Amino acid sequence: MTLSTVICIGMAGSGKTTFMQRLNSHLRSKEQPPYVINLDPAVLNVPYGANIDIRDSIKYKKVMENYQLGPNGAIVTSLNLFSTKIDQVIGLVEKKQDGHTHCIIDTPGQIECFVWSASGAIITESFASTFPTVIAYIVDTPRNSSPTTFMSNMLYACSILYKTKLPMIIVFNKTDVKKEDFAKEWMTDFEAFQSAVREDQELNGDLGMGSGYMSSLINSMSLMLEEFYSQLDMVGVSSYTGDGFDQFLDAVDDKVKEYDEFYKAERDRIVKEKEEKEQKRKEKSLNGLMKDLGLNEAKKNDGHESDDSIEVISDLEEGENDGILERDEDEGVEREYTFAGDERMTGEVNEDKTPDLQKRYAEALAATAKSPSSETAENIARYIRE
Ligand SMILES: Nc1nc2c(ncn2[C@@H]2O[C@H](COP(=O)(O)OP(=O)(O)OP(=O)(O)O)[C@@H](O)[C@H]2O)c(=O)[nH]1
Repeated sequence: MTLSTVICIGMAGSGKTTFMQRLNSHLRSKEQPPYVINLDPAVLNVPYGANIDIRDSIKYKKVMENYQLGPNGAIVTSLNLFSTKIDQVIGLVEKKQDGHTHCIIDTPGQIECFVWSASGAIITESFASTFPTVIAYIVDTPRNSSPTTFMSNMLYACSILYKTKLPMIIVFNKTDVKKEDFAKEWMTDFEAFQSAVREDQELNGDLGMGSGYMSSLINSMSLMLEEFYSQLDMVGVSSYTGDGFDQFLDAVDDKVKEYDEFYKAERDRIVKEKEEKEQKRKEKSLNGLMKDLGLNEAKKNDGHESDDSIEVISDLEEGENDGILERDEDEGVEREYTFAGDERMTGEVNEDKTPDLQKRYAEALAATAKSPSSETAENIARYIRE
């Protein structure tokens, strides 16, 4: 049986840790002990036995002191440090996968530190490309009984779905305090949600919510959310009493099937598309540089084939749209790939090709001596000489 990964994400205080604890004991009672990972560096006590705990390798307080950071910055930095070791973590889980059906992962309460950081994306991507992976989005049910709070929370969940592109289960926690029926109704019946919004406005006074702008915003957002809800599974659980955990595991099984049928193919397609785009981008920036320097002409004249080491220079001198920073933010997972072949990173200089490259630049320089781009060309030539 293949191991599937469940990543627990949710607002601070929604009950992720308590949910993890209950899920762990529930699976153990079924003799399916999960592989447990804690990714919250700031948590004081982990009430379940974690197989891998970020706190063992990264001391959150030390990160704060050493890097002079505030609490959230330290969480992000701790995750960054941890993500550099993600290959080893995945290797460990892979080794243990025969003895476990589920790998469950707890994330920091500061949801944005995980979801919107490059390291969070690297960690999620690494698991998702190795195992079928499902997001469990934990919702504090009693705190979401107001329709506007509920909608804000669902919009957040929606943004996570579109960011991670992974199957998601909305877990309404704390159902021992408030049943999740109202939320299920709002998610399936647009009219019911509309009337809840109206009632809420009447009850809490206008406060600007009833203004034309706000009502039309809420209306259009809830229509948009209908599409989002159709892609989700939802379950109500109580991490205190253990209610609903069998249904949750059924939902995980369904989502794993969905992952295999749909998400996996979609992910593979996206990865392929990114690689093709990256290749095209490199070609384009290389061509741009060659054109700048008149290298196309020079190349035609001496009849040489393209030279790989030019890419080193193109990485250095590219335009804003191709900057390293942008790739780091958006496609952090591909950083290794981006730098592959960069001799400044690998230290492997291709001796055979360098003189040829210098010759071509020298020719190009001569050809463009009086052109406006000659200054750039000189700078590049100086770089090569150095
Ligand atoms: N009544 C009730 N309370 C719960 C349930 N699950 C969690 N709680 C309570 O909710 C509070 C927050 O729970 P945690 O598990 O610490 O929540 P968390 O999301 O891990 O918190 P952070 O990691 O700090 O964001 C605690 O006081 C829990 O006792 C539940 O199912 N029912």
